[in-house]
Amino acid sequence: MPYVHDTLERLRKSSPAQTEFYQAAEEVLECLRPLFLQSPHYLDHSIIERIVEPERQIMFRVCWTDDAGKVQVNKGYRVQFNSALGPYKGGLRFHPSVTSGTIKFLGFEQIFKNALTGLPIGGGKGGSDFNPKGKSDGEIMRFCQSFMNELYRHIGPTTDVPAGDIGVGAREIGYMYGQYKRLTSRYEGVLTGKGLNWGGSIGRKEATGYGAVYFAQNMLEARGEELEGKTCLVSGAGNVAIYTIEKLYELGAKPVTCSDSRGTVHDARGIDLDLLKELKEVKRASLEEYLATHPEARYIPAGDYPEDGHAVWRIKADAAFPSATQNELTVADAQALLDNGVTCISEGANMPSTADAVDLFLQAKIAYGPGKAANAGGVATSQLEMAQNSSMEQWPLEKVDAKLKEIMANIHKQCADTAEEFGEPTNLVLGANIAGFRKVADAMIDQGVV
Ligand SMILES: NC(=O)C1=CN([C@@H]2O[C@H](COP(=O)(O)OP(=O)(O)OC[C@H]3O[C@@H](n4cnc5c(N)ncnc54)[C@H](OP(=O)(O)O)[C@@H]3O)[C@@H](O)[C@H]2O)C=CC1
Ligand SMILES: O=C(O)CCC(=O)C(=O)O
Repeated sequence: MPYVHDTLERLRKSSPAQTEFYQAAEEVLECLRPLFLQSPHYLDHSIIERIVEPERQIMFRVCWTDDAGKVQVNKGYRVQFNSALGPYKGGLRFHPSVTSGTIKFLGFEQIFKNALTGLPIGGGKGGSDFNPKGKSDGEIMRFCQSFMNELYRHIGPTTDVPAGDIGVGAREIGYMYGQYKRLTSRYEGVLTGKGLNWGGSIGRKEATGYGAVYFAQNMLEARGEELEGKTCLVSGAGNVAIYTIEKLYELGAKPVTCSDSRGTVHDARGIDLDLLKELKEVKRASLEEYLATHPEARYIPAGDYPEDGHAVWRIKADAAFPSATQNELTVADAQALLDNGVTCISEGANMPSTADAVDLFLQAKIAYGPGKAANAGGVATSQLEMAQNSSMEQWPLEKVDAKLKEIMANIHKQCADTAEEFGEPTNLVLGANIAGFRKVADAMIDQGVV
């Protein structure tokens, strides 16, 4: 079928230099080959051509004044990718590496991830090349207010509901929500990840990390194994990594690493979670400070490993939870993980493994949960926040956590059943992409050519 090659060629010509987006698109398109042999009507409806093209892309200038009184300028983005299943839903990323291609790849992944949750949410993503690191609270607030001065006219509780991602947590959501309210005079569920006393859902902060661990548990149980007692590698030291570590401890596993952009901590006795929270959630400090309290732990600065490798993936363990950023796990890292005995990988981050690394995991037939399935607990709980906002309720933790667990188990089942249906029972990448795509494509056909 020439459609994969033709579609990618067209994308490269019409949207140049969006390498991460081509990577995400290629994986999905390759996985759909057996589906199109079984159900060619998707091709007749030109679903491929339509699904790789965002419904709307908004790009805007964000001007703000720094503490020295100088005017700074950043780029702002919102990609409203696909609304076949519901209002656009997906986070905002503030990081200096953000380009339109980054946001497009994240928005594209979000379409299929959101479909897998079984909840009525479409796919979108946004962000800015603004770097929150080293900025004062006042600077962050002024940036967020300026960002919302443009974004507010494009979003709404039934049209597009942004949330957090890298560099956007409760503080930034708070400043953006305040500005939305000031501009519109409306107190409504237009953002998720809000503070618990002003419309947030209990359990949303923890949901992505907890969900990735539940997904690992589901994969292991399907193979007659358990998570308890396993030594685990976690990358990242942000929202997803911290609550992955928390849930691993709760389920009797031992997380021994975490990392940030400057280096990796390896604490063979298990990561000190309270200290990690203090360093990252309160002090916003470098992980290097971990050693001041734990001199027996090892700190490996970033760059102390060869070009094609990352220290965090070179440690002996049973399971791995990539939870930092895209393409943080190379093919050399994948080989090192397999050589070191890792048999379970659950991706908390979006597309953290390079395409070659994914191929290696699939060939090895280990339990490999791709990000669009394994980290869907965050967006699913965001939808639970939307449901609570629209009914003006707040649910207790037990209810949210029970729903999260059930949603993750359902996602795993859909991926595994679909993989089985297409003759590759251990390939959850195939299962996730076909199962997610089918739901969106069927809805698009029902809704006509729009
Ligand atoms: N938050 C959520 O609910 C969800 C997040 N995700 C995905 O999970 C991943 C982590 O997000 P989240 O925890 O929210 O973000 P945070 O900003 O809270 O944390 C990100 C962590 O990753 C590290 N990191 C980021 N970029 C790089 C880089 N280029 N190189 C090395 N380390 C890096 C950061 O280090 P440093 O502090 O030094 O920058 C930090 O420790 C992302 O891929 C995100 O898209 C997926 C689903 C939902
Ligand atoms: O909670 C959300 O709406 C989005 C979370 C997110 O950005 C993601 O799933 O990658």
